[in-house]
Amino acid sequence: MSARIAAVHAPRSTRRFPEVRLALLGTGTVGTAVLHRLAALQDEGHGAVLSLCYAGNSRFAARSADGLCPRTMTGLATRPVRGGEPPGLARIDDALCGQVPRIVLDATASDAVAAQHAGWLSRGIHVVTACKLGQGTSLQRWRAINAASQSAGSHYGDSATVGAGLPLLRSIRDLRAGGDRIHAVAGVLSGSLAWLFNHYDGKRPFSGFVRDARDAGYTEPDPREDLSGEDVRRKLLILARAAGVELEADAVEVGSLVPPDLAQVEADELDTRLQALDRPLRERFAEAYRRGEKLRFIARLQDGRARVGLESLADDHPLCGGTGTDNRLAIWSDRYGTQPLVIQGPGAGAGVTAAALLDDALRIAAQSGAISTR
Ligand SMILES: NC(=O)C1=CN([C@@H]2O[C@H](COP(=O)(O)OP(=O)(O)OC[C@H]3O[C@@H](n4cnc5c(N)ncnc54)[C@H](OP(=O)(O)O)[C@@H]3O)[C@@H](O)[C@H]2O)C=CC1
Ligand SMILES: N[C@@H](CC=O)C(=O)O
Repeated sequence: MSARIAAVHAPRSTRRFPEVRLALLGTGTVGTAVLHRLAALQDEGHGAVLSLCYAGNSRFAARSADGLCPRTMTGLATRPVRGGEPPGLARIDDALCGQVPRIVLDATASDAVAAQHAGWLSRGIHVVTACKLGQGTSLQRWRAINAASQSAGSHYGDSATVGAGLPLLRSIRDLRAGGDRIHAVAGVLSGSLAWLFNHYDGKRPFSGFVRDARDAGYTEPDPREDLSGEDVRRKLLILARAAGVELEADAVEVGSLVPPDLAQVEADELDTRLQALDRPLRERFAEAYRRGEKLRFIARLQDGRARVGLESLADDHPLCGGTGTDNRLAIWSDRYGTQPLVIQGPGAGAGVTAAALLDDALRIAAQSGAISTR
């Protein structure tokens, strides 16, 4: 083995067989946290079965059939690594070769990557994703993912897509598996918007809080995805479809917080134009404050009707609870007909999201028999 290649390899002592081969796409906020957590899991033996065979972003990549060192791969965020190669989605299948369980871990916000999910699944490669563009956009793509997964017997790990790993999708699926119908869901599904409305005091400019939420890693790469309600729309579509309500993407009514002028601005100009948010939000806040109410960005699904938007709720309203980035979802079903099941907890942030992704990967490893569940 050459010294050039050895620099990116995982230490041999951390690798065990049978292995599960991983390809990580995205080395941004979430992807970097995945690499740190994977390294820690490998160190403590718990994740030793997970062998990182490909890591890449839109500029740089590296691969090794023997396993890459996750800590070294964090360097890809800023530069190529020794022994690296140009990125390429077409290379993923090659990088994951072999008769072992194979997983693509999508930590991008890329539509081009999401468009590959069904193809990987159909070729027997499991997909674990934080990106909502697979299941949360067109119904056709959602159906293709489900069909591919069923026909090839491959798994689609989506815990990170809604609630950043909170057991929201899992609870809905478990209720349905137990014979319940889902009657309605309502709640806060955006960690960044939860954080913003938990901190905004109507005095300091709203735009300053948006910068803070972005810098803390809670927003989408472009915070307008959150502020426009698009991110929440995708999450509600994913939940609704899991609940058996197969909505088309345009069936969700969306109340955007982004003024039309700000929606048109190029991404590199956004920061200097964010103050366009300040006056409208100050007015909405003052109106709610006068009534003794709080602003919350709420997603609702009932009787096949779905909507997301800012609501002014009484201080003691059940959906007002929570702090920080907390998501809070109420689920009504046959058994929870009057009092809903309520699930609450942190719904954004690199740490919880990376943990959710690797939990899904380890679950797939266990289902594939690569690790013992005892
Ligand atoms: N932040 C959070 O709390 C949560 C985020 N998520 C989701 O996680 C995903 C990632 O978010 P975040 O880490 O904040 O985003 P970042 O913008 O920080 O990182 C995105 C990464 O994706 C890479 N990328 C883009 N296109 C491609 C491509 N075609 N092939 C390979 N890599 C590509 C980027 O490459 P480059 O560096 O070259 O630009 C970058 O490394 C998003 O889908 C988001 O919705 C989900 C739950 C919570
Ligand atoms: N931008 C998202 C991150 C998690 O999905 C949010 O704010 O909830």
